[in-house]
Amino acid sequence: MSLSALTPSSPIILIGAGKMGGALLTGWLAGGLDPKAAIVVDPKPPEETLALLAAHGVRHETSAPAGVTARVLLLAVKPQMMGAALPAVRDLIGPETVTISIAAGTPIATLESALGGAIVRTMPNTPAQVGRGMTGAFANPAVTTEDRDLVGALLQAVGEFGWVETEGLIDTVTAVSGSGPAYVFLLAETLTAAGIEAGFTPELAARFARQTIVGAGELLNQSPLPADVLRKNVTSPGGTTAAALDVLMAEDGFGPLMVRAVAAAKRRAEELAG
Ligand SMILES: NC(=O)C1=CN([C@@H]2O[C@H](COP(=O)(O)OP(=O)(O)OC[C@H]3O[C@@H](n4cnc5c(N)ncnc54)[C@H](OP(=O)(O)O)[C@@H]3O)[C@@H](O)[C@H]2O)C=CC1
Ligand SMILES: O=C(O)[C@@H]1CCC=N1
Repeated sequence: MSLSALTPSSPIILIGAGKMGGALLTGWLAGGLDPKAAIVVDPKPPEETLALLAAHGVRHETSAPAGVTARVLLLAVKPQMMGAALPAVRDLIGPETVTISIAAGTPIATLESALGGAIVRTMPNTPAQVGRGMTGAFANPAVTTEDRDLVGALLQAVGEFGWVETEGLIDTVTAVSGSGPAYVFLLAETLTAAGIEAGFTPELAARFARQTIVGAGELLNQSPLPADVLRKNVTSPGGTTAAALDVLMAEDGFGPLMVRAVAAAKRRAEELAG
């Protein structure tokens, strides 16, 4: 199954085209989705999304259109907006529709009771915008093998993708890879600030921090070696890296902090479920 299974008469309808909905749509259009096979429903998308829709000629509606049934209905509104959004999209669902939710914390049971049918709960991340996303997904029993293939094709078009065995693991996906890009961007911000503190101009600090993270990420991506070995390869005994890692890997350092951060994100995902 490929994105060509989505056609103007069997479209994907995107509910909410903000940061994440827009990122996914960008990835799908770059991955070959027929722009006429997509409909975007959002009362007031951000400027970037409006520009994307205009550039590709994607149909935009401010509320759910009448007389259309989705092959894929993708819910990309904030979890807090889900209750208001669900009744308005019920008529977009037909016997062939598979609904995908990307909302943090919204349980499948909530979606089942509002919409019924085949439902997949997923958690993507913003690097999907550049085809380098990481998405986890969990399906309810009504999802067919064909639906799974189509959902897989959509999510693989924007990066890597894997099914998880239990719905609870979606909260773990959320805490690790859904929110994870923010942890990496924070690393870029803090390394930049530390570079300024250590004598760089702001421009040089931002450039050296950014390219260090991009380069290290690409090395991690391309190398067969695991992260800890790559780290040790940077670390000369008694050298500069060892001096820095003594600080970062102290008992109350980066490791325990990351464990606490991921646990806090997971707890928040569970709270959002109500
Ligand atoms: N941002 C991220 O990194 C990730 C986000 N997610 C999930 O994606 C979802 C969206 O997040 P994000 O993209 O950041 O949020 P945004 O606020 O950027 O986007 C949501 C969009 O939906 C619009 N909207 C609100 N209500 C409706 C409605 N009833 N029908 C149609 N559109 C509506 C909003 O309009 P308005 O602004 O006017 O309310 C906004 O344009 C969330 O559930 C989040 O948990 C998942 C993975 C990663
Ligand atoms: O912060 C959030 O709630 C969403 C879910 C994962 C990334 N952003």
